[in-house]
Amino acid sequence: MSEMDRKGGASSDSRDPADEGLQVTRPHGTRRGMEPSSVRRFRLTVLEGPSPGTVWESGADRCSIGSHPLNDLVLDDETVSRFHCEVRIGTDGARVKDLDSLNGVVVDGVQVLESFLRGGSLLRLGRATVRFDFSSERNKLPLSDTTRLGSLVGTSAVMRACFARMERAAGTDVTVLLEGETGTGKSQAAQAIHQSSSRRDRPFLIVDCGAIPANLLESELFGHEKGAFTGAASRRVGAFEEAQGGTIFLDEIGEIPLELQAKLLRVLEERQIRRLGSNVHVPVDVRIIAATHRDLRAEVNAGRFRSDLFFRLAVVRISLPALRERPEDIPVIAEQLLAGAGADPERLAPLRTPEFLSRLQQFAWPGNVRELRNYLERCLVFEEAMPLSEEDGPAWNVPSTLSALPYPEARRRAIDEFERRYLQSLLERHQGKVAQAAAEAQMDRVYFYRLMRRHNLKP
Ligand SMILES: Nc1ncnc2c1ncn2[C@@H]1O[C@H](COP(=O)(O)OP(=O)(O)OP(=O)(O)O)[C@@H](O)[C@H]1O
Repeated sequence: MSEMDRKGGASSDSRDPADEGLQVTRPHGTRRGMEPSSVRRFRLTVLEGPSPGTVWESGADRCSIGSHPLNDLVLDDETVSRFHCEVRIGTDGARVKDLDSLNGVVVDGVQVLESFLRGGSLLRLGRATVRFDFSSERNKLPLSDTTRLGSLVGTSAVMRACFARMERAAGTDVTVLLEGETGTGKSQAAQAIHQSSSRRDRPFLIVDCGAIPANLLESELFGHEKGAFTGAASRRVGAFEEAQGGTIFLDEIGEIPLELQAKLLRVLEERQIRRLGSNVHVPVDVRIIAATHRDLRAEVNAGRFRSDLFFRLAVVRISLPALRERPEDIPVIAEQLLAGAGADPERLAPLRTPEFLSRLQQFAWPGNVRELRNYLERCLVFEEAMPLSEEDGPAWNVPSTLSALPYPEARRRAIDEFERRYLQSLLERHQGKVAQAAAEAQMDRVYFYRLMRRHNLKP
């Protein structure tokens, strides 16, 4: 099993990265009890390739490397992708992640998608070689004092670091890019930022760019005049105008077609929109928050996302961590979900025992907090703690067919399986009534249909 197959934080695996020569910092209260609000500094030295001898010292917890000038460490070489990889240091050690680069990332002679790094590790990126070293100093990571922001709760250092960034973003009008796997709380984070901002009494408009057909998205965002296209029977104000003075939340921004990306970029630059079929520019005063479950830098490498739009959106980037990276948050999140379920205390009691909570912490939750919520709701319906492993079998216990695959492929398959089962059980519960099933899932109906098509499910 590679290092990356393991869950972060309170993994049940008893192996200790530090015992294997990895230099790590742990969250407060864990075995080695170090300060959670700081991470070790690290240094990258270019040994071969463009500008050999260049030394880059970390000022925070991550460094992006690539040939695009807006990377932290720029390697201007044709064999290096625009956003080649990212080095990140956390409470469980330092790791490098390939951002779908063309020539891949080779660490100490082994090609990797994601891998922990040791002091002295050599990274080969195309023709370039970079050495990774730990420094003796530490970088402080700003952590919020709060363990709750809007409807999000969390006591882990990673979550409190997110809260700190969200609080800072809320105090300004900057554009924010929220990243994270499905169900990690991106939509709730967007709402929390809006609610904590001076725009809280103005509209908060959500546009799910992944659920709206490409040909309708432009009109959804910018509006249209009567007769602008076949079917435009009357004038329509778009989301940007409707959100005037408030916030627009562009969910699944990675799904918007390239042609519309150019138009959105112009809106971000000029702060004015033009309805389809109109020549008039309307100024808009709107704060933009975007979210994606993709790594947009990999999308840029693949030519599917404009790099200039990425940089306009990512003025502040906030990555919501997967639930498996912060198992210490599970008891507080579960408590909040259970408290909101409105059930009798006797029915809740078995779901509040330390044994039950500890079992929840052992699972990987590929669907993250949304999946945890659904599981707890199922337990409440059946009035007992449902067996996690028997109920959910292969998706939970990572069968050897999955663990033998590279991580991205294994994750994609696990999520596919989760999505299929999730939709199936909802459809069964609602006797195939899609509108009802989508409403319970708090999912847009169009998106629900799209997922059904993807998984070949019939109502
Ligand atoms: N830290 C948290 N504390 C409490 N509840 C949470 C937390 N994170 C997520 N949730 C809950 O989990 C569910 C999913 O959250 P949300 O819809 O914001 O995720 P998302 O990342 O936007 O998902 P997707 O990418 O699929 O749209 C919601 O019910 C939300 O309230």
